[in-house]
Amino acid sequence: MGENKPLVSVRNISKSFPGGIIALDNVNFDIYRGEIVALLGENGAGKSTMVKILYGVYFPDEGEIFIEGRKTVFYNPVDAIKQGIVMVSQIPQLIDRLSIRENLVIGLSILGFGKLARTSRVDKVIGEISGKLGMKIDPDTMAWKLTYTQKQMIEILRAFLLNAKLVILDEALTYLPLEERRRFYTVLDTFKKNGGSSLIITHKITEAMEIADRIIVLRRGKLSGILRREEASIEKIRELMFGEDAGKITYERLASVAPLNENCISIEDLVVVDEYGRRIVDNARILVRKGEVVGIAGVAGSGQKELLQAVMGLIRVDKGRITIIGNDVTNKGVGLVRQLGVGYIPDIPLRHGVSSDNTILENIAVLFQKDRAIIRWDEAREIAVRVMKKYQVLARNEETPVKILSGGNIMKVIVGRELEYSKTALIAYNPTRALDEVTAVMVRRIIKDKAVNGKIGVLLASEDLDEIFQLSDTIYVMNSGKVYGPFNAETAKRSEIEHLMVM
Ligand SMILES: Nc1ncnc2c1ncn2[C@@H]1O[C@H](COP(=O)(O)OP(=O)(O)OP(=O)(O)O)[C@@H](O)[C@H]1O
Repeated sequence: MGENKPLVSVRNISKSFPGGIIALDNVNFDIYRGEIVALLGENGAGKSTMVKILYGVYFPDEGEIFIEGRKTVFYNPVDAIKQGIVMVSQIPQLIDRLSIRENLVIGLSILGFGKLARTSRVDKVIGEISGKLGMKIDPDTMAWKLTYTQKQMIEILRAFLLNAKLVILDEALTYLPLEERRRFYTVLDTFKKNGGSSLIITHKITEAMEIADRIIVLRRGKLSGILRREEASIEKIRELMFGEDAGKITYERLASVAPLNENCISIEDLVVVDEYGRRIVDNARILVRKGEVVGIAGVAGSGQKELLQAVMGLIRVDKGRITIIGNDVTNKGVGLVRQLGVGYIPDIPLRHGVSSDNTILENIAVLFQKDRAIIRWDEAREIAVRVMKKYQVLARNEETPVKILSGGNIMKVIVGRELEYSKTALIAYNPTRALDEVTAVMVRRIIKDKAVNGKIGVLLASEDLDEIFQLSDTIYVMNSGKVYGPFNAETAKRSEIEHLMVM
């Protein structure tokens, strides 16, 4: 921390939204120069609202912000950027048909910071940061060619180009594989050594404890506590986040019953080739029986995302066969798979799983329409109300537009809708990412219950090995497109699975 004077002081900040939602209630904290602070809290605790106030997106109802001791009012993000506060969100803001350099130069110019966007400076910063991250980035590369990780890296570069004193990461690293997240930490660490500060919103307590100097916890809009890293423990943080509900968190294996001897999803010798001619799915053979959860372990980018997309009929299969309850669905498109009663939780669900301008009800109704034409509003409303109750979605009612929900609450709507829809099978990729631990445990229990009592087949890919072990009956591992297994989840050795994931 070094100096005593805070870079940012948040004083008595309160913010309510229409419908009587108190998102923030008299919140106070400081951020010092040269420190990394993590902001934690359950879904809907007020984390995003807090950082949006710091970034001039929302105006507080009450309270004040001080920057280096001076009272400051932000009416928009440009005001915040001028004071050295820059936010990076979960969804990259790049324009696909422009190069990296053009994106940065034009992006900064539009914001009114053209002077900071000289091509030579942009190229220099790209060189420096990509070197630190160990990723080679050519400024002439078109944005559409970049991976999600590379796009997020460009977003962070943008913050440095804007001379940020405080970089806010609003779950910006959530979708990155651990390996790559750690590379970003190195960059933040160097930034910190040079006096820069970071405020990171994350759901992972272990991550907060690994990277942050201090941890701030919000609960139901109030400041619940602030811990220095040395005094923080998982238990203490959970207690501050969830109170008594912390007792519900468990990573014990959920009880199974023997699956039925009936095939639900059968994947035979499946090959998916990417645009460069590489086999991203390489001769996969996987069987999911009714009543069973089959988990695919693997680090991100091992081919599991494409495997699931192929089963859903969302991408082309080059060889092999996929059958769902006896129907050959290979290359027959997503419509047929959906007609068979298959629920789907996609990768980056906030982008691929929901239309944010529409209401909760409309987002549920689209999936339950008959013959893809007639919307059955009464049925959809019933489902929407049930989903909101069961998953404790924080919103006024089912007519609430999805875009004003917190990220975790949007995820609850998607998970709830897809589980309601899953009559024969559920295909899920990281179904609890963006959910707090207590909600994640609840969702895993519901998925398991659907398999055990609803007798559906569940094909689950997750980068979270705890989740794989907690839910699965059978485990496969994917690594560089190849599939290893099956392993019986009860007897499988974690070390063996981990080895196969990274070998
Ligand atoms: N524009 C808005 N209009 C109405 N309510 C809002 C708006 N933005 C946020 N809220 C509500 O304020 C509360 C806090 O939301 P916020 O997004 O700050 O939570 P969060 O801690 O970031 O949660 P998560 O972990 O789920 O992302 C939620 O109940 C949310 O629905």
